[in-house]
Amino acid sequence: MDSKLKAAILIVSDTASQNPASDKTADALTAILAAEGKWEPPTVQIVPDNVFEIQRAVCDWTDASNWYNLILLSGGTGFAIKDNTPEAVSPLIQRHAPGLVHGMIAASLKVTPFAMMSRPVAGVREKSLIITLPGSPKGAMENLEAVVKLLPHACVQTAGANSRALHAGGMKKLENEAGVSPGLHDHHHHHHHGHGHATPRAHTSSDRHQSNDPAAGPNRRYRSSPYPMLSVEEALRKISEQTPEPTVIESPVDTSIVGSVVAEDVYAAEAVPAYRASIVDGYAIIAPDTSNPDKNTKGVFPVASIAHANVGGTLKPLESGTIARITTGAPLPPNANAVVMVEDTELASSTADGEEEATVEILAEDIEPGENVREPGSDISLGSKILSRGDLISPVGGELGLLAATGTRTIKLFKKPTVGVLSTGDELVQHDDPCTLTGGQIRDSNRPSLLSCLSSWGFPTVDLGIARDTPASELEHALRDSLRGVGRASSSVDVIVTTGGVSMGELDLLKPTIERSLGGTIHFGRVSMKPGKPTTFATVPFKETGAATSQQERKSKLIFSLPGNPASALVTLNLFVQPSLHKLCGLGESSQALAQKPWMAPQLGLPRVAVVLTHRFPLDPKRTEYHRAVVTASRSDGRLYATSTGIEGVGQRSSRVGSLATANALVVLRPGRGVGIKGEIVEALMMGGVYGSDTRLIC
Ligand SMILES: Nc1nc2c(c(=O)[nH]1)N[C@H]1C(S)=C(S)[C@@H](COP(=O)(O)OP(=O)(O)OC[C@H]3O[C@@H](n4cnc5c(N)ncnc54)[C@H](O)[C@@H]3O)O[C@H]1N2
Ligand code: MOO
Ligand SMILES: [Mg+2]
Repeated sequence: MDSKLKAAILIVSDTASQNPASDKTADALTAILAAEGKWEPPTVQIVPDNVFEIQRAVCDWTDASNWYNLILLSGGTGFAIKDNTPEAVSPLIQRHAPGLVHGMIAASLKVTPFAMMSRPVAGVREKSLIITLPGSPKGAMENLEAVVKLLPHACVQTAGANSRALHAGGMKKLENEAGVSPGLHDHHHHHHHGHGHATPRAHTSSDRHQSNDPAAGPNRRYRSSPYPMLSVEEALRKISEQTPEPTVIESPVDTSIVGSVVAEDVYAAEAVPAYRASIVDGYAIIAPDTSNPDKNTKGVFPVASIAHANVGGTLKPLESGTIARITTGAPLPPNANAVVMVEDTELASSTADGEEEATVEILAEDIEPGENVREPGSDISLGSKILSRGDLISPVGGELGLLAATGTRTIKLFKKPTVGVLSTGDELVQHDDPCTLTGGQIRDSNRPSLLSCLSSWGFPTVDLGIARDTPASELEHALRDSLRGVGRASSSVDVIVTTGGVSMGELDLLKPTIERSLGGTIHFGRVSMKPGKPTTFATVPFKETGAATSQQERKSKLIFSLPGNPASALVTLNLFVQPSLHKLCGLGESSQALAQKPWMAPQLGLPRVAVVLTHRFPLDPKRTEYHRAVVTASRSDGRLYATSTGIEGVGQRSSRVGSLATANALVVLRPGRGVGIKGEIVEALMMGGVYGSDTRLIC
């Protein structure tokens, strides 16, 4: 071996991740490797007992171009609930190395029976050998010492060296060094084949995952879905429970904040108007007090000054018996207390040059003090509450107007979640690829339609492209990269929406990938609805890189894995993803003011309305159907009418994305009630604005 081998050590410990100085194991393991003289000084990293973070570190060290020959993990291999290192590492291992595991346990057992309380795993991922060790320095050292002599050889083989050459040369030496009997090695082709019963179950009871093991053949896969069938309401409840609380950000006040929800009450930093302003174009006057017996304002007055809306500097005070010409919005000169509209005046005389007004006659006799004057702060008083937590900055412009008028430069808002959209499937072709489709190829219609729908709701989106089903690791890498904002993801996403691969086929890999490779939790994998039965919702633990490692800083990211069928994907995006995004962007945080006006409090998800069916709607007998329809408001009776986008033949088939073209509503048809008959009133969920009876969109 000319050059030295590269090793990395991952310390898995909540304590050490808070206080790196408390870790003694990394130094102990480094010393053992150093004594061998075959290793470069190892790279050391510390992570908490968190499946996703363990997996991220291991994948960084195995999958990148800068990979390590050996990855040692220490900690999290015991029986405590938080010990999940084997669970994190096992799914990443492509070829297991039970011999190393046996060797380590056997060696430790000579020292203590507690060796039985360790659950080590070892094996190969890509070109790296991964071994988990106990967390205590003593236990970790014992285990590593038991196998350390073998590791250079094992790593060289793992990295792809010609094994025969190695066996011929260095093997004897290694065996002697390791104290292993050469005889053992001679028998290494003598496999123990196990019992070989092909059980119909895909899983043993010790398997904590619900999903199929992708490594199990078709004969070992589930023949009926292991996921309980949830009602739509139960599914929505789980989504709401798992959706994290919204995050607060501070943002500059500009048009980009439209569609955001206010996170903190906003108070006016400036009064509007800031000065006494005229409401009309006319003449500022000194109107007599109403108690004054001679309060007639009629008469001819000299025009002493001119006040325009944009004048700077100080205005000359108005002297008694004079008036000042003034424009709408302009500040009144001091002493003036009312404005007469120009329409209520007449020119009495001009200046000598004939260019200007010299005197003006006021025709109105009853102008009162304060008339046509906006007092300072009378529109918005200084320090008054202009927006409340929970208010939506609407595209109508009122809220942005208040902020702008008061010179509010930044505002605390709830961050809008960024949504990544990933299509999955070997059959998919980019929609605008000029190629001619061959075999089972289809155009990827889900990505453009989902991205457009999400953008129309005002959420930032990231196009994550297409992940192939084969090799299976492509999906895993695509999801991992998307969560971290690297590779195909231009920025990190809060929510991932995938389509395809969630049903019962052998290439339906979403569920196993989320559970087994990302350490995620699937909260549901089937919903009693049509379309959208295999809709899957999961969370994966995640910590932003660079953030402190306390538990509170760790957030879940959400994965909605929607069915591949295009109509199913769009319907479930509307039904399940939208309410979660609404909660994430703060729409659930309705202000106290709104709570007192429940009709104004924003509801999460699609608005619900009652509609009259214009014809017979066929019904699925078992699952609630979300029938795509056009809802129109009648001018004559004020009611909403629903017409299907297609009831004949395949009209509502899940593969028919056209069932959503022109649709603005999902008519909810609950099972067990027979067909929907003409004239019946049912519930509909509005996806878009209602059409007027003259087919113009009216809201
Ligand atoms: N044995 C069973 N088979 C199926 C069941 C079941 O319960 N048992 N459920 C059916 C239902 S319901 C649906 S919905 C689909 C869901 O399928 P998957 O989510 O697994 O999706 P795929 O198998 O990948 O694809 C299904 C279909 O959709 C097309 N597709 C996929 N992605 C796209 C895309 N981006 N753009 C356009 N079309 C796409 C794909 O080519 C397939 O035709 O499973 C049923 N099977
Ligand atoms: O439930 Mo699937 O979405 O009908 O075709
Ligand atoms: Mg499928």
